[in-house]
Order: sequence, then C-alpha cells, then structure tokens
Amino acid sequence: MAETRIPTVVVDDVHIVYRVHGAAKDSSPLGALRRIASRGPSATVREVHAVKGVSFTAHEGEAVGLIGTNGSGKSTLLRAIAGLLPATKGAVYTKGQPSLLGVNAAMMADLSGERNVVLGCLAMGMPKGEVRAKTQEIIDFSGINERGDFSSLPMRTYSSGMGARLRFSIAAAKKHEVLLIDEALATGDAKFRKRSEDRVRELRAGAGTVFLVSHSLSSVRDTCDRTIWLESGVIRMDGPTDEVLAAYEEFSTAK
Ligand SMILES: Nc1ncnc2c1ncn2[C@@H]1O[C@H](COP(=O)(O)OP(=O)(O)OP(=O)(O)O)[C@@H](O)[C@H]1O
Repeated sequence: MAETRIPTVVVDDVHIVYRVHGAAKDSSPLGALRRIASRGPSATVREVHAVKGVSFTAHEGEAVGLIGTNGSGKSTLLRAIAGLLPATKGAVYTKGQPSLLGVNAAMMADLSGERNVVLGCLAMGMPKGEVRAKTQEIIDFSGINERGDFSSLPMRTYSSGMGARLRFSIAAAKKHEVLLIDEALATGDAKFRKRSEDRVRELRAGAGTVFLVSHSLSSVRDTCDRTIWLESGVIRMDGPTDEVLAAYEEFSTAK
C-alpha cells in the first residue's frame, strides 16, 4: 500500500513582484522636473519580478534545501511561505503558522542574551513556566558561554556568529510544524553546525517540515534529502539533494 504523505506547504503558481518607489530611470534634475510636469507617479515606480510562477508541495518530515545564485529569489520565496510577503499572483497554503528564522531576525541589541532568550520564547508563545525551565538549556545549546559569561552581556557585544547561534537556539527550542531557516546555520562554526543539523533532524522526526536556504552546499547536503534550485525566480530543478547539487555545481563551475 502506498504511504500517505501529509502536505504541510503547498506553493501554487506563486509570483512575487516588488514595487520600488522613487527608482526613476532618469534621476537627473531635468528628469525629476519632467515627471512633476507630467504628474505621472508611475514613472518613479519600478517593478522587480523576483519569483515567477513557482509551484511545489512539501510534506511532513521533509527537509527541503533552497539553493540558487545571488538574487535568484530564495529569500523572497521563504518570506512568502512565512506569510510576510503577499503573492502578487498564485497562493501559498500552509499547515499551521510557519516560523521564519533568518540572520536578521529581530533581537534587542541593548538587552542581554539571556533577556533575549526569554523575550524570544515568549514571542513564540511559550508559556512562562516553560520559558523559565528552558532558558539555561537554550543558552547551553547556543554555546555562547563557552568562552566566558556572555549571556549576561548586551547582544551588541556579540559577534555575528554568536548572535546567529542564539537566534537558532531560541527558535529550535520550540516544536515547529514548518520551520524556515534563511542562512542562519552558515554563520556558526563546525561544532555548532553539527548540533544544529542534529536539531533539524529531531524537528523532522517530530513531523515538522524544514526549509533551509543556504549557500553552504555541505549544510544542504547534510540536512536535506530534497532540494529546490531557483534561478532568476524560476524552479530550475526539484529533486533528490545529491542530483540537484551535482547539477548546480556543474552550472556554477561552467559560469
Ligand atoms: N525589498 C526589495 N525590494 C525590491 N527588490 C527586491 C527586494 N528584496 C529583493 N529584491 C530583488 O528580488 C530579487 C530576489 O532577491 P532575493 O533576496 O529573494 O534573492 P536570494 O536568492 O535570496 O539572494 P541571495 O542569495 O543573494 O541572498 C533580486 O533581484 C533582488 O534585487
């Protein structure tokens, strides 16, 4: 009997178009004067068609890598799956509320790492008692205290890698139906990467779906069994990670 796979994310012919205001082609004073005289606001609005008709379905327990050259639309697609960007055309359907974990996820730079852990957990909807019980565990997982008591120092004193480790550790402390990771694993060192990859595997085992955007092909290889390759906003390949990475590597070296 065929195994029933439960879909968690359905992306149906999604297009994302950014409208950039104040980006007139002719930025000279004369050009500005012409635009004022013609009263045409559209002259200063330019459109960037970042995602062009992308469709796929992801299932419970699946880890999907998203790769592609700079500007190919990976982060845009992830933000659309997270519900942070509306699709200009098409639709995204998700099971539960996806959580987006990116390198720029909001943290309060003037508060200590520990306070950020507490706030981050509360923001994810964790009950107060659980936050208290998990705070130390999260700090230990992040490893930021390996070289001294950094968790009591303001986050602005952390290196970018330390900040990324703490952000990942906070997000990974909760069970997610759909976890979207944008480059967050790449900044950690080898030891932390191993730990975070193990955590991603645990999340998948709990029937979660994980998306990983990364330029680190080894991270994708170690974490994902399926990979989607985006190029200029279009899916170029979607299949087993090994096959997609081999084709992508060939494409990158041929360029
Ligand atoms: N806020 C924005 N406003 C206008 N255009 C944008 C915006 N964000 C991204 N873009 C454009 O959309 C396209 C896709 O960008 P996106 O950041 O999704 O690519 P990416 O594959 O994640 O790139 P990278 O690997 O460099 O992170 C690019 O052409 C980019 O210039």
